[in-house]
Amino acid sequence: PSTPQKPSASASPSLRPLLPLKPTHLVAFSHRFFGLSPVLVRSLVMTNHAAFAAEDAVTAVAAPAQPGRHFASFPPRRARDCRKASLGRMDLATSAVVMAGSLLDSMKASSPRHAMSPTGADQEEWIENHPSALEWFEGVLAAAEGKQIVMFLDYDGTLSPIVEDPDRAVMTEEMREAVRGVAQHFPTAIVSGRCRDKVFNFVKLEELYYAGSHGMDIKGPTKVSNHKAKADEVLCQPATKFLPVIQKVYKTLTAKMESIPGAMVENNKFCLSVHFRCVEEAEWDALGREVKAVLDVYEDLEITEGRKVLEIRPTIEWHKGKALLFLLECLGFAGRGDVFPIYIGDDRTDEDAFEVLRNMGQGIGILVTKFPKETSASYSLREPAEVKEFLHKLVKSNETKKG
Ligand SMILES: O=P(O)(O)OC[C@H]1O[C@H](O[C@H]2O[C@H](CO)[C@@H](O)[C@H](O)[C@H]2O)[C@H](O)[C@@H](O)[C@@H]1O
Repeated sequence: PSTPQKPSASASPSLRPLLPLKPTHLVAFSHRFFGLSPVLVRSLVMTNHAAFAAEDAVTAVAAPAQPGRHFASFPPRRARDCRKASLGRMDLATSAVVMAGSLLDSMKASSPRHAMSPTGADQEEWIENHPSALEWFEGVLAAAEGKQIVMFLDYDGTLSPIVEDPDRAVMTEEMREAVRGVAQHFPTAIVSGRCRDKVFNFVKLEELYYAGSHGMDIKGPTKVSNHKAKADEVLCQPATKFLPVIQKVYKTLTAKMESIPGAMVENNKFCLSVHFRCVEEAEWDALGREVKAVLDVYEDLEITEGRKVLEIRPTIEWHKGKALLFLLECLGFAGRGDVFPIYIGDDRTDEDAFEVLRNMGQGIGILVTKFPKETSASYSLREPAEVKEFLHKLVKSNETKKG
């Protein structure tokens, strides 16, 4: 499998002395001289996951793809009814689903005011387990060799820095160019908790797939130049029946939050975000209780948490990981061994996608974080600027390969 596996307890200590070597050297050396899979080498030097909480800080393209190179060979299939696949409750990494009675704890755990100051050794161990996708770039490339890369990008905290006002989370022109470039080489999708229209208005690239509302609203590219997808086609909306209730709860929550300074409810169409980034920590408990009290009477809705936000969404078995699988199927890659999905995200909701990739044993998940966090991703990047660099490198290496 191309996704790094957790090493056996006995494997890692014996290989630890090799670590002073640059990871890229070790991977390239083992690949070239011993024919070892780069991912296998990586997995051998890994140790167990470390669990941490992390600080959540606010921070103030190439030639067109050759026809038939990517999309044309794998034309998206017709929109299918994804509702059937979404029956039942959420599964996988939705440990973020808030359990009764522990809402404040969950809010604090996912949104700590201060870093838990991991020791140097903890930090080092975490990085061994989730090395930088930039530093290990050659290893990533080697694992993807001969396979079709499909790129999945989260928006907030991945393509744009985290800011206080969600409406101002704009993306830089340089980042847009990086995403445009990558989309010219590989099928690319934005997977966001935002409503699809809003995230499109931030990204403004018509050639991408967009999965808004945590994957509950998926649409194909609006500009179709190099593949057979029908332009502007909505591909999947598994939660349409919940729209009326979501909109009702939006109104109720908006009214309730007026009494809590700094609180804000964002309407993401098939889900809602209750933001508490600008709320005094002393008020978090009251906010959590209000939200929970409203949600208590709606069996069909549940609360999950993200970065200083409570997400309200339908209790269907659908999330960013399911959206990833759905898009792979649309692109004609379902069940194929020659596809290499790369998913980059920073949030707990992205864990569903990391988990799916880990279970598939194909592709890689990259967590964007400056601090150790519990995650199913196999690699890390520190911030959106590094995401941009990684995208540029991918484009450059593909251009070099094509000559
Ligand atoms: O899946 P994503 O694209 O990462 O969206 C997740 C949530 O992101 C946004 O909230 C986060 O970013 C805001 C702007 O930087 C920040 O103010 C907030 O505290 C973060 O939680 C977005 O506003 C939410 O609707 C998304 O669900």
